[in-house]
Amino acid sequence: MKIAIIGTGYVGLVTGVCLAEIGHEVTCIDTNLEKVDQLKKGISPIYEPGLEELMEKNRAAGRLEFTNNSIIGLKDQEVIYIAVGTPQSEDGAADLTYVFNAARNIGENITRNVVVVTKSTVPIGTNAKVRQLVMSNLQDNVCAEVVSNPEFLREGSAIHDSFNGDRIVIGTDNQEAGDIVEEINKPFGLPILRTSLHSAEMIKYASNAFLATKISFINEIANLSEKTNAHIEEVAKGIGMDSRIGNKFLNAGIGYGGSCFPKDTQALVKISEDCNHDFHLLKSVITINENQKTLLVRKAKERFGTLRGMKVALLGLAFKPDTDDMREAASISVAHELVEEGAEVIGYDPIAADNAKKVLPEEVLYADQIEEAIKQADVVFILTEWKEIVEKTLILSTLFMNEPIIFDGRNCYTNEDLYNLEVEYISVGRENLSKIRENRVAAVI
Ligand SMILES: NC(=O)C1=CN([C@@H]2O[C@H](COP(=O)(O)OP(=O)(O)OC[C@H]3O[C@@H](n4cnc5c(N)ncnc54)[C@H](O)[C@@H]3O)[C@@H](O)[C@H]2O)C=CC1
Ligand SMILES: O=C(O)[C@H]1O[C@H](OP(=O)(O)OP(=O)(O)OC[C@H]2O[C@@H](n3ccc(=O)[nH]c3=O)[C@H](O)[C@@H]2O)[C@H](O)[C@@H](O)[C@@H]1O
Repeated sequence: MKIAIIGTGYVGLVTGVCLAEIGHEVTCIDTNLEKVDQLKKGISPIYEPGLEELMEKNRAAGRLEFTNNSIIGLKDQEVIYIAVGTPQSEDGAADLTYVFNAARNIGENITRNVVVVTKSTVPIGTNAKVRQLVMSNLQDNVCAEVVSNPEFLREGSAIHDSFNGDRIVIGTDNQEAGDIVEEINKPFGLPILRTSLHSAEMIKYASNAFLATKISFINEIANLSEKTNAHIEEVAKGIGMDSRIGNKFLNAGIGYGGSCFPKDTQALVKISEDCNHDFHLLKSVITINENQKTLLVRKAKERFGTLRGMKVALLGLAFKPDTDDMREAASISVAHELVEEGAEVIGYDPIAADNAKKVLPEEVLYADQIEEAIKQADVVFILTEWKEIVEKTLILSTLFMNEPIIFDGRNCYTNEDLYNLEVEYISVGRENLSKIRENRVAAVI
C-alpha cells in the first residue's frame, strides 16, 4: 500500500519505519527541513537502540523516503497518517494547531480518494473536525474518510512495542476505511480492536490516565510504607500477584515524566471540565506526581538540615532510561529546587546531557563520565535508572566519596547489594536499608 505520514517526529518516524518493514511503500513528510536533511543522511533525530539500523535497511530497500514537500509527498497516496505533535496549551488542553494544519494540507494536496489515519493523541471529537477540514479544502473531486489509530508505543522501546504491543485500536464510523487500516496492520500479527471514532480517541487518553494513576497510587503507598515500616517492593509484589491488579507499572519512585503522561492527563482533565465533569481522581494523580518529583530534595533536607554549599551529583537526567528525551523529566524540578536551596549541582547522563543543558538551570555543571560526577560529590541522587548508573553508582560511591551517601529515586538496589558496603542509602518506600544493615551488624556484635 502507498502510505504518507505527516509529521516525522518520534511517532511518525517509528510508524514509517515499521510500516515499511512490513512491506508498505512509505513517504515521511516533515516541515522541519533540518530534520528531513538528517533523515535523508540516515541519521535519526531521536535516540532509540536499533531505530537507525531499521531505517537504513528500509531506505536501502526503496520502501522508505523522506521529504519536506507535501505536494510531492501527498500525491497519489492511498492512505495518509497524521503523526504531528499535540503539545499542552497554557490552559492544559491539547494544542491542535499542527493537526488542523495537516488536515488542511491534506485537503489541498490529495489527488485521489484517501483514508486519513490519526496517530496523534487527540481529544474526543477531533477526528470528525479533521474530516471536515480535509473536505472543505479539497481542490479535486475526491473524498476522504477518517480513522483513529492511537499509538501505544513507549519511548526507548518503540520498535519492539510496534511488533509486540498488546493491541491495535482502529476506530472509525466508516466500515470500508476501517477495513483498509486493518489490512495494513495485519502483518504486525497483534490483536485488533475495532471501535467507533470517539471510543478510539477516548481509549488513548484513558490508557495513559490509568497508567499514570497506577504510578501515583503506588507512590502514595510507598510514602505510607515509609511511615509504617512496610517495604514497597514487597507490597508491590504482593498486590501485583493478584491478576486483577497485574504486576506492571508498580515501580515506586520519583514519579512519571515524559512527553505524554503529564500532557495527556492534563488534557483529559480539561476535556472533563469542558463537559462540566470534575475528574477528582485524575487531578489528585497529577498533584501527587508533582510532589513526588522533588521527594529526594525533601529527604536530603531532612537528613542534612540545609543543602547550602553541598555538591550534589544528579545521575540520570532523561525522564527514563534509553532515551535522550528531557520532556517533563524529574531532573528539571530537582535541579531547580537544589539550585534554590543553594546546592552545587553536577549533572550526568549517558545520552541526554546535551538536551538537558537546554532545560536545566544554567548554574548546573556537567560531567562527561559518571566517575567524574561522583568524585566531585558530597551527595549522590539517582534520578534515572540507566544500566550504567545502576551498575556503577554503588561501587564508585564507596570508592570515591569520603562519606558515601546515595538518595535513590528509582530503588535500584536491594539490601543484598548493600551488604558489606560502607554507604548510607536512602530510597523510596523502604526503611533506610543502610540502617537495617547497621542494626544487623550491631546485633551480631
Ligand atoms: N512520543 C511518544 O512516545 C508518543 C507520542 N504519541 C503522540 O503522537 C503525537 C506525536 O508525538 P511525537 O512524535 O512525540 O511528536 P514530535 O514533536 O516529536 O514530532 C512531531 C513532528 O511533526 C512535525 N510537523 C508539525 N506540523 C507538521 C505539518 N503540518 N506537516 C509536516 N510535519 C509537521 C514537526 O516538525 C515534528 O517533527 C502526539 O500527539 C503524541 O501525544 C503517542 C504515543 C507515544
Ligand atoms: O502516549 C505515550 O506517549 C506513551 O506514554 C507512555 O510511554 P513513555 O512515556 O514512553 O514511557 P513509560 O515507560 O510509560 O514511562 C513513563 C514515566 O513513568 C515512569 N514510571 C513508569 C513505570 C513505573 O512503574 N513507574 C514509573 O515511575 C517512568 O520512569 C517514566 O518517567 C506509555 O507507556 C505508552 O503506552 C504511551 O504510548
